[in-house]
Amino acid sequence: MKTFDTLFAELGAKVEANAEGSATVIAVADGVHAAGKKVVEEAAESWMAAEHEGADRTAEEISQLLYRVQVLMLARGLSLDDVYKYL
Ligand SMILES: N=c1c2ncn([C@@H]3O[C@H](COP(=O)(O)OP(=O)(O)OP(=O)(O)O)[C@@H](O)[C@H]3O)c2ncn1[C@@H]1O[C@H](COP(=O)(O)O)[C@@H](O)[C@H]1O
Repeated sequence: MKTFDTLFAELGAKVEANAEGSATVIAVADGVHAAGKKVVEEAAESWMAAEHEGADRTAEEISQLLYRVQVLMLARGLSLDDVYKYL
């Protein structure tokens, strides 16, 4: 099963290699503005799912939110340590 850290390593490697067929490579290339909008969109969907849908749908939306946060980090050039130092 993927974790936040292993997913970030996977996505970072794909971006570094400019991997063909990777949605992440395209999303990162789209830039910070587009990545940020997706974070807000998935955050709202996570909130709505938590209030109005089941636990599994909520977990699925939150997984997409975590993915979009990682895309934003990559688009902004941030590492896990850059973020974790504030936890
Ligand atoms: N976890 C994700 C992930 N979550 C979402 N997405 C992308 O987000 C798209 C859906 O975004 P939308 O905004 O269209 O979603 P939506 O319509 O709001 O969908 P709902 O929220 O309503 O369900 C999907 O088609 C994927 O391209 C993801 N793309 C990739 N990953 C992970 O990243 C890895 C690498 O992916 P690639 O870069 O594509 O190789 C994959 O193996 C996955 O583990």
